[in-house]
Amino acid sequence: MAKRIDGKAIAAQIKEELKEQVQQLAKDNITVTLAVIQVGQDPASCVYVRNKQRTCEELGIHSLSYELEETTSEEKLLSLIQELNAREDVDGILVQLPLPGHINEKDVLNAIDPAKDVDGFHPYNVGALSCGEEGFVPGTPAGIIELLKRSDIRIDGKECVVIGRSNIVGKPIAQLLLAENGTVTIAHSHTVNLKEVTKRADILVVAIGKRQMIDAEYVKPGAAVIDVGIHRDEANHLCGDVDYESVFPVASAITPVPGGVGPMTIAMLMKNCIESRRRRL
Ligand SMILES: Nc1nc(=O)c2c([nH]1)NC[C@@H]1CN(c3ccc(C(=O)N[C@@H](CCC(=O)O)C(=O)O)cc3)C=[N+]21
Repeated sequence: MAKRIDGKAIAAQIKEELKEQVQQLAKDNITVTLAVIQVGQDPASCVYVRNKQRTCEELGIHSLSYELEETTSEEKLLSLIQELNAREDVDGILVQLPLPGHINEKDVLNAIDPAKDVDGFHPYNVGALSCGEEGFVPGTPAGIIELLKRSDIRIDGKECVVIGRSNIVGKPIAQLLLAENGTVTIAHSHTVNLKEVTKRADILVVAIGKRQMIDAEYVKPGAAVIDVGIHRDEANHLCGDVDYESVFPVASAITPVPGGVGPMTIAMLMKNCIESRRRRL
């Protein structure tokens, strides 16, 4: 039987720690500010953005919210980013993804000052991660490492298999596991005999974007399984890329959806905002 990794509780603990840090900075009249830009009204994005703003409030981080119309030009968005780059009081700039089709995502992410790129999506920060330089690590992969550490799951020397190769999760989590001395394999949609590969894993990170695809047949008994997916099932309930009921009896530890990786993503984003302020003091 697996241990259920309570991401919500671990995130709450981290947020308590961060709240204290914000209060400590406030004693020296130092404030932390996150600017969140949303283009359009994608319902999922609205939920996430509200969640981020609520967490900022909880921790005493100032949040600036820019809700731009769906039809906003790329030029307009870029000029807002330039303005926020130049503002001394802004520590973090987050452009909620996905962006509408007429806007080039890459150009937008490249325009954010890497020192304020608390999402860690700018090529500078991507490079910094791969060569161990100081930068910003994206919230989801950073949150996964924190979950493993705080659950006493050792990474050093372990067989780690990541399913998914996105810039946001798959590639950066592979880098982080490698930095922790894991033996890392990245599997993806072209992988032949996926089950054979995933069955090797002591730590299996699932970020494929397919609802409940990974069942017990993909999992070695005793593995730790981290589910990064977020979907809705037939009953409109949130669920992940992992079939939780099927995997729970064979794994040694497993993250639920909701209440697993998701809350950690936001906690680590907040951590990056505070870190940004500190570095720029
Ligand atoms: N620039 C940018 N940065 C992001 O970090 C970013 C983004 N764009 N676009 C969308 C994805 C998705 N994402 C999530 C954050 C929190 C939860 C989360 O808190 N999930 C809760 C449930 C929330 C709910 O009720 O829907 C949970 O799993 O327990 C999920 C997903 C951040 N993203």
